[in-house]
Amino acid sequence: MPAVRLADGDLNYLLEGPAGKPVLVLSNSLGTDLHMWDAQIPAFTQHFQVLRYDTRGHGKSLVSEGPYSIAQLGADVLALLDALDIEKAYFCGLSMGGLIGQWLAINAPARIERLVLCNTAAKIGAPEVWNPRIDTVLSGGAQAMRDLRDASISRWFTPEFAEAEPAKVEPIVGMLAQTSPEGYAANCAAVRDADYREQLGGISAPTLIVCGSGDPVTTTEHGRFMQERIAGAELVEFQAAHLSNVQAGDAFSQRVLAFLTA
Ligand SMILES: O=C(O)CCC(=O)CC(=O)O
Repeated sequence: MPAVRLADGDLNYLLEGPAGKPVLVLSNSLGTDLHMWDAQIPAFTQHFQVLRYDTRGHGKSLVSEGPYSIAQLGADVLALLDALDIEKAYFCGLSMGGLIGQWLAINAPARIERLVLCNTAAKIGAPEVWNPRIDTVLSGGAQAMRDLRDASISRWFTPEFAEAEPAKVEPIVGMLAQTSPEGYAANCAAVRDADYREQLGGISAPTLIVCGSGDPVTTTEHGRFMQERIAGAELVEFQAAHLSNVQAGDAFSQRVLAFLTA
């Protein structure tokens, strides 16, 4: 797979779809990798050149020393765009990817054409959630990553979906098991420390907020909080838990495309 060389290692990416189309960047959630978007690629590449990448600490990208910050992960996206000579892109990120999207839209507005913030919030969780998780994976290593499985499934998918669709659920939880404990912990710290509640009003890119009615992590309330502060933002809710792009599948893809191509 191709990679761009950052100052401290390689960032893994995939660029798919017809050259010359506008570029859509896809940014993964915590504990997954660029393949979390597999279901969207056939639809998205009909309209966009899709640039998906493994966030630092995930997949085949570098695992540098943590803790990370969302600003650092946003700077990685800018470095990726610069390396590929992409001036401006559409951006869709889920959860942690949505925090990265908020940072980019606030700090590099000239680079973001339209923004899709999926299953995310201006602030996700509290230190009491993140610090024990960080300690557990750093002390327990790969086994601790495997032990996250059941709790993660219960946040990521509704029970009915997890029961009925193992072929869609297993590849995603497989990504979690493969994630570096150090990378995961470093990214947990980035999510823990991010707080854009006071800065959302600075987002000027047309924005779509995607929520899941069964998302216990980043709720529709969190989505409405963002919608009230981002001028003109649209909001859509799917019957899904945290990973709404996987659970809602084609309905997710079509709604996001309708917004991006409007
Ligand atoms: O999904 C993310 O990017 C962060 C939020 C979270 O807690 C994810 C999870 O349920 O493990």
